[in-house]
Amino acid sequence: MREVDYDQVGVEIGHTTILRDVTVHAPRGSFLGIIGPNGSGKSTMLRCLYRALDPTEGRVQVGDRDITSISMRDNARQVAALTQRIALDFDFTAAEVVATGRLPHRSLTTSTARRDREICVQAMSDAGVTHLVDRAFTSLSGGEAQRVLIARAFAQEPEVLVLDEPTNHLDVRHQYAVLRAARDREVTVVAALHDLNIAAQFCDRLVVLAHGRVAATGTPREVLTPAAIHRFFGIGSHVFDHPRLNVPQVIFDEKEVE
Ligand SMILES: Nc1ncnc2c1ncn2[C@@H]1O[C@H](COP(=O)(O)OP(=O)(O)OP(=O)(O)O)[C@@H](O)[C@H]1O
Repeated sequence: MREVDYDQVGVEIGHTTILRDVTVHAPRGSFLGIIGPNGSGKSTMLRCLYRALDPTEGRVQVGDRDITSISMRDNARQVAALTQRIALDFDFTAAEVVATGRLPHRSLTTSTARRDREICVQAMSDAGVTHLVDRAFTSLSGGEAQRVLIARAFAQEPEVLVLDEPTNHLDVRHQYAVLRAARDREVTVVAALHDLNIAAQFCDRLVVLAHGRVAATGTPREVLTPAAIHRFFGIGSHVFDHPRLNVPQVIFDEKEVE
């Protein structure tokens, strides 16, 4: 696992500035949550890490290397992404989709097929999709498909796992199971999350994006205050301690305005 650094990252698309001066550090092995309202730049920030997009300003580093200085394939060996937009038109089975996670590691000279298979079996087990192996990917429910894609990201054995709204489509048990599986891996996680209570339970640190800029950073306890939640999300709230875990939990209240 490697650390991730955004250093004064800016993204301009057309004549629109989407991200500006984003400087963020995720220590190796940490779980960094990116939160913020719709359109604040979360996905764009993540796209710069899995190289769907290169910044127009600044740079993104994994370990001590600017990721634009290495090949896409080398970056795919170190960064796996679960993204919002995935087009799989071919009728792959779930197992075949997971196996595509091994492609960046395929060497032309040495056969690692057996090891690849073992890694995929473990990844499917970790994501709780072993029972879906032979199913056509296109026949899966939204939540099943999401978990298969998480297994594919696990199979990639990355140093850095990028999760863009990973709990989309998942029922509450699977939301927790998938994020726990991500946290328990030897990996640095950078995740865009809408659910503030999930963010508080799983993230070591949070970054709040607003209008493409870093508006706040800190531990969940530092960031998730009623005042901040109102400022960034425009809704009142009450923040309590989780009865067992030492983390804040939020109850929203439209009438409660700071
Ligand atoms: N290719 C593009 N061309 C023009 N505008 C774009 C492009 N990609 C993103 N944007 C705009 O940039 C802003 C940030 O988008 P982004 O998807 O990063 O936000 P987000 O915080 O992930 O939003 P959400 O919570 O709704 O998923 C939005 O206003 C979006 O419309």
